[in-house]
Amino acid sequence: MTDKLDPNTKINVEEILEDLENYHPPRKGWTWRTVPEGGVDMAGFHFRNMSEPLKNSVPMPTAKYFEGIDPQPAPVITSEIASGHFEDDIRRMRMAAWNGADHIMVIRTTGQSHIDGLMEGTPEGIGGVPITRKQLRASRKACDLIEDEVGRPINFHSYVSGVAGPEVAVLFAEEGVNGAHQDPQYNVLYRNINAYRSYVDAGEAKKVMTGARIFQIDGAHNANATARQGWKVMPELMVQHGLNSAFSVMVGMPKDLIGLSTVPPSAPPTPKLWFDLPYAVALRDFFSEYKMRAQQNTRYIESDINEAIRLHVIDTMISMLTSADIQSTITPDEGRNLPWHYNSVRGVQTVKQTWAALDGIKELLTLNREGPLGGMVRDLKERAIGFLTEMLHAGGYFAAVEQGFFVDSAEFPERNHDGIARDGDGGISVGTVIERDPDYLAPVCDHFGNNNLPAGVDKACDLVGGCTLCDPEKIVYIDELDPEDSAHKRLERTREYRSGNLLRPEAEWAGDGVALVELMIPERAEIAVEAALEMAKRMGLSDPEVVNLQVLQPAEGCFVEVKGHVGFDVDKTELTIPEKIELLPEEELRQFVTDHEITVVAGTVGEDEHSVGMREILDIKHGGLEKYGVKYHYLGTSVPVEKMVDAAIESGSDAILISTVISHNEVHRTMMKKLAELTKERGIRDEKVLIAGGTQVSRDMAAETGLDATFGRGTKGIDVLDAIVRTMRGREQEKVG
Ligand SMILES: Cc1ncc(COP(=O)(O)O)c(/C=N\CC[C@H](N)C(=O)O)c1O
Repeated sequence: MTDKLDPNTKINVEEILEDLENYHPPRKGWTWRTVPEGGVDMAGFHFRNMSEPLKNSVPMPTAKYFEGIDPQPAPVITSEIASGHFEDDIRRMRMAAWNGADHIMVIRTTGQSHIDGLMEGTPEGIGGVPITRKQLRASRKACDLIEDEVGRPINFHSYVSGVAGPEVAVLFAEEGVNGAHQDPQYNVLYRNINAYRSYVDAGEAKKVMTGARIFQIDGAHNANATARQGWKVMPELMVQHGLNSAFSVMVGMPKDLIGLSTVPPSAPPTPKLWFDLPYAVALRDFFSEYKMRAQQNTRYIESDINEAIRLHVIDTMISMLTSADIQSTITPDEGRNLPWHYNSVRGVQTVKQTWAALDGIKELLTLNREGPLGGMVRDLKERAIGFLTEMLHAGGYFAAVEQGFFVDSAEFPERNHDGIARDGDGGISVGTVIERDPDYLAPVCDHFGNNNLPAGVDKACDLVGGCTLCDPEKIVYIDELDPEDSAHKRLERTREYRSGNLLRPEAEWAGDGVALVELMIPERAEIAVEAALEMAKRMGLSDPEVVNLQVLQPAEGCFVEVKGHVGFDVDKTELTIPEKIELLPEEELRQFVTDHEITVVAGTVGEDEHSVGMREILDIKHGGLEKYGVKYHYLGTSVPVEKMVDAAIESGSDAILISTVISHNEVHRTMMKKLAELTKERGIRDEKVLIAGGTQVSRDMAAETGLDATFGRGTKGIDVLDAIVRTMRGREQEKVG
């Protein structure tokens, strides 16, 4: 069994599933990031709201301009992951962790809240995965390997709400789950589970979670994801947070394990900040002793991924202007289909990029509580207190629930009387609460409520020689209930795509063949949809489905995204992979430059004014050729190719470097070919090294255009120097024979 992952090798899912009956988590409980007091310094930049960097990670694309740094925000970052196949999600967890997530939240399969007991095995899920002991062990075992690889603990998270809350809590405590949603209000309001049963269960569940130091997230966010006008329920949200937090403390849960799940309740085109900021401030004023789990808005995610990402940038900014102990991301495709691998990663990247951009914002900006903000904050607090007071007058919580106090679409004290009312004598599992006898005794630890332990007994389970919370060897492990509906069966079907030679595009599940095509159709929407579907079919995509349509102008056209499945496999053994260019050692390059006193002429050719790329290749401050002793004559931009050749002859330069960024009508190819032909005509082709670069240029264009080397995005000075030296050295060796 691999005890360490190799960053350049795919995780072996089959191996993860081996020997699970003997797997036990190396630790239990929630882990926060390590945030150095004096901030974090990277590549000469000082960060104020960052945690320790990772051992292995995928930096943002722009990191290449800043020595590849990948600063890690101070708060824990969540990635919600669940496709129905946890075995496929393990790879997505690794991708999310490499991009900065250390809180992996696994959505349950639809309806598990209503299953009054534990599920076993690894059946396929719908919209999430069935949470089972085997699934938890495999996932936590994978997280052990991934956290070791990235160099930061990973919190694995799922949900305790539902009619089997206590049983699930024990399961999570036994299996080392690190975080869980637990809020009886969720049962009552959204799953119509009997209110009294829900609170008794919640007491037990919270007690067990506390024993295993499982971090708790409440369910208040559901109100603003459910209410028709999410921003109207802000007073109620604070009451819901208060109810779950106070009840949790009453049960004995320490406040550092109690997380408020808060979502900025509005979205553009409303003036978002005027709702979300006062709410965020009021909430943190009221609940300063608890942890804030800030989440990005799920209520207003449509099918436009870019719109969702922009919304989430603002949500993240609100966290930075106030506070977040956990910053949970939402995949930007939540509004159109099950989250896809790369969209889970995009959610994490949004937080990472925003956090770096706005790092230290509270040292530069202060919230002006003297202005309208102060009044709005106070108003929200007053409304929340009014809501709570009215609840008391109505006869308390359970009476208020029966009267439909909650998720009413008006902003309290206004009422539309369209709240979710739940009958205390109704709902799932009604009448199942049984009062304990006065002499009740249960020999299990972390047990809520009246439990008559005999005097002198330290741990309840001492009476029976240990319990599963204290002694993992006592846990009964059930492997599969239905071997036909199991991860093993699914893995057999996808083995070729995971560890074989066949490749298909993938979005959600291994080998799913899902591809996304982006089209601009110059027609009105009704026509654009059908045209896009027809085009996708002709491209060979089966089951094409429009997942997003954006009208650019009602008559002129639409942007359309079509999802479909490819029906073919690519055999990677049949691909020609260009060999990786190993650069000559830097000292060898420097010595060659000195010995040959290398000089080049350089410029951007044609009608092209792009200068930045060439300057980066030349100038010392960007690690350009100058850094290695090369002298250059820079001719500027929009230089005729003839002038480049003349300059090379007059200056006796060794090389001609041209930049050609514009590629309309293949003009970059035209320029490159012209340079080769002109040097031949002037009889100097074999005396000069000819090199071209540009954003649409690639290495394999050299042969096609007759140049010695061609380079694309991300090229550095040393890459160009390596090509110059190799070419000149090659010619010398030819002369020697
Ligand atoms: C308090 C609580 N318990 C259970 C569940 C889920 O449990 P079932 O779906 O099995 O009912 C939820 C759901 N929302 C959490 C996802 C959200 N995107 C989040 O990040 O918080 C919940 O809020």
